[in-house]
Amino acid sequence: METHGLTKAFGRQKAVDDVDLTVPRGTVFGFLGPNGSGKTTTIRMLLGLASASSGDIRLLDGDMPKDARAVLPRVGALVEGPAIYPFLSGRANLQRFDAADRHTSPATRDKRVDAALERVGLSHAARKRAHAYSLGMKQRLGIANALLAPRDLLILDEPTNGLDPQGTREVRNLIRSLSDDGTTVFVSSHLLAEVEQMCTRIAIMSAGRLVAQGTLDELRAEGTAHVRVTTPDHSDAHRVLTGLGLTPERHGRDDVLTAELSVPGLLPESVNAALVHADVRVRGFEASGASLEDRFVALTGEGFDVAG
Ligand SMILES: Nc1ncnc2c1ncn2[C@@H]1O[C@H](COP(=O)(O)OP(=O)(O)OP(=O)(O)O)[C@@H](O)[C@H]1O
Repeated sequence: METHGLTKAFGRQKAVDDVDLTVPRGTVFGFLGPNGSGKTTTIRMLLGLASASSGDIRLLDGDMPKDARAVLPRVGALVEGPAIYPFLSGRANLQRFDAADRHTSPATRDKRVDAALERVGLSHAARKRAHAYSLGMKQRLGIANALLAPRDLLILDEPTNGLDPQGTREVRNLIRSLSDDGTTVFVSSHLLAEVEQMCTRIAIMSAGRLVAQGTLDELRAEGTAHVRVTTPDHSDAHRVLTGLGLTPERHGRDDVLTAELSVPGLLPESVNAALVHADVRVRGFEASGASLEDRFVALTGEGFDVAG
C-alpha cells in the first residue's frame, strides 16, 4: 500500500497534509500519532470512505477509489469500533455482517462465520449475546468481521483503544498471529508502547503531517540523547548549558530546561558537574538516551501519550 501527496482539507484546516506512506507487503505497520493528528481521516480515505482533496492511493494492486470494487473485497477493516448488535449472539452478529456483504455466498456462511470466530478465539462464546462480551471480546468480534473473507490487507483503526491490559494483550496477540499468516496489517494507535510491541515498521503523524517513517531500528538510530534539568536558577543554568555548547530550551514549566546532547563526547555527568560547579541549585537531573519515546515526544510535541 502506498500514498503520494495524500491530502484532506476540511475548510481551511488540512486534517491530512501531503502524506507519503509506504507499507510493504507482509509487515505489521504501526500508524502512530496523538489524537486528532489525522490517522482516522487517512484510514477513511484509504478505504474509500472519504474522498481525498488531492493525492494518490495505491491499495494492493489497484488505485483508490477507482479500483475500489476490485480491491476492497481483499481488504478487511475495523474503523472506529465495530457496530455490534448487543442483543444478538456473537455468531448471529457475524452472520448479519456476512449477509450484508454482497460478495458472499449464503451457502458457505456458517463455515465462514465459524472459521472467523475460531480465528479470533471466540468459538467458546459464539452463542453468548454480544452485550455480555468484554470490550476485548467485542473488539475481537469486530476483527472477526474483518476476517470473514480471506484478506491480503487488514486496516485496523485503534483496535486496542479503551481495552484493559488483558483485552489489549488479546488483540495484540491476534494481530501478531494474523501477520504470521502472511496478511499485511496496518494498525493505528496513539500509544507508542503498543506499536513497539506489535509492529516492525511505523509512521508517525503529527498535526496532519507524516513526520517520520521507517523500521523501529531506523527511527531509534535517528534519535539523540537529551538532558533535563530542574532548577530554580533558570538563567544561570541556561548560561552554563550554553557555555557547554548546548541549546537549552524551557520545557513547559519555568524551572525545567532541556537540551539535546549535541556536542560530541559531552557526557551527561559532565553537564551536571558544570552546573554544580557554577552553584546552580540542581533539583532534578535526568539524562535520556536516544530512545524511541524521546524521539516521539520530540517529533509530536508535548501531550503525546506515550505510556498509556
Ligand atoms: N468531518 C470532519 N469535518 C471537519 N473536521 C474534521 C472532520 N473529521 C476530522 N476532522 C478534523 O481533522 C483532524 C484529524 O482528525 P482525525 O480523526 O483524522 O485524527 P486521528 O489522528 O484519527 O485522531 P483520533 O485518534 O482522535 O481519531 C482533527 O482536527 C479533526 O477535528
